[in-house]
Amino acid sequence: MTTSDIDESVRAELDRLRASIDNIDAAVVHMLAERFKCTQQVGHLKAQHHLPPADPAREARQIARLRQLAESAKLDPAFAEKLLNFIIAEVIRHHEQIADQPGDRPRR
Ligand SMILES: C=C(O[C@@H]1C=C(C(=O)O)C=C[C@H]1O)C(=O)O
Repeated sequence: MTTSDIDESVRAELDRLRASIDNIDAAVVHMLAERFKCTQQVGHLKAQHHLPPADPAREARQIARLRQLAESAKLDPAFAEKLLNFIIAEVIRHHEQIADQPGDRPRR
């Protein structure tokens, strides 16, 4: 049996749920795009002021906060931590690239 030959009511329920999943995925993409816009600006600020790309103390605070939020939202805190670490690793990669570019004029 495939999803194409299932009962009509099951098909309708599946379609309804998948439409919500598609909306949520779109929201996640838009939220991530906004987050990366902010982190790109942080990357330029850091490059201009000779600050290191990564800030482990800030990351530790974010992870502790996100784990608490995840628990109260009934989301696996370990998953929330993995997801944040995945995103932060990409941000740090961007910050390293920005720091390596000659574009940002150093400011005092
Ligand atoms: C965005 C920053 O740079 C890095 C990326 C972070 C993030 O994506 O949240 C957090 C800390 C830093 O390691 C920052 O320092 O705020």
